[in-house]
Amino acid sequence: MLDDSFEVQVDEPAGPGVPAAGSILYLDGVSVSFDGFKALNSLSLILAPGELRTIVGPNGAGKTTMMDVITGKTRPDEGDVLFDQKIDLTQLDESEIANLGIGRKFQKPTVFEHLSVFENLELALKADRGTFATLMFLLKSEHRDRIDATLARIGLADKAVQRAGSLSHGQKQWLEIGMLLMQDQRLLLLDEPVAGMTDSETEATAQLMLDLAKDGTRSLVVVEHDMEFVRALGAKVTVLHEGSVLAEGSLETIQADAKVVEVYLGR
Ligand SMILES: Nc1ncnc2c1ncn2[C@@H]1O[C@H](COP(=O)(O)OP(=O)(O)OP(=O)(O)O)[C@@H](O)[C@H]1O
Repeated sequence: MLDDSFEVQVDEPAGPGVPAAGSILYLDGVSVSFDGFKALNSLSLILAPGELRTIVGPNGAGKTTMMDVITGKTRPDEGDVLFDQKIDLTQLDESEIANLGIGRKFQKPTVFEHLSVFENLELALKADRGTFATLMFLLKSEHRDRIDATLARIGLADKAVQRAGSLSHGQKQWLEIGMLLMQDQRLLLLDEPVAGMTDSETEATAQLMLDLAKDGTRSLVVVEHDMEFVRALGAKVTVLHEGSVLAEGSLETIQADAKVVEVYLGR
């Protein structure tokens, strides 16, 4: 069954500097070269507000470089990168982009191992504020409620007082996603969230992604190699190859695409 996100209609790129109506993320003609090698080659991609999108592609296709461009880690040589239709991300640095509400999760979990699960989420909530506000921060009941709601959402309600370092790999990944949720991100970029997870953790992560997408308040971009997980998400899939979009559509559509089959079998 296809996800509701398929119903979202967003205009195609209308040309350089003309963002699609209603897009949360708009990439058009984005190129990045490393010593003459084009890691991204005129990449165009549009994401609707509230959309869940899966990105797949063989090693070296440009998935990480695309995330680096969106988060300001890498500057494109050319092309448009717009957030919320009008904010030019190529003019901002990484912290300014993070402050806009664009959160990124790398493949390996990075939680504060010596702190409890609850304290990790508390810290993420504080990190959203200025230094003075952080010093003055008191754990008000509304904050506690938010942390509790996030704990329930990421399936760690019964692990609140447990040291984060003692969690399983999958639970650490969920905690880190919870930390992003504490910061009210509008766009979440997740790099291979189920790598190294057990089958049941992978299934639970798919449910978590679908639950997060259901809100309609944030968009999610999930880079993933695990096709069972991609299938479970039921979202629109973008296939990257040699730095540009090779195909886009439902998993069934792209798996039936001769170009996609050739790229994967030719690896
Ligand atoms: N800093 C860099 N300097 C030189 N080449 C780079 C750099 N970063 C990426 N590349 C090259 O750009 C291409 C795209 O890399 P990228 O990491 O974006 O691909 P990917 O799709 O994320 O691959 P994977 O699935 O292996 O993570 C690769 O050929 C890579 O070697």
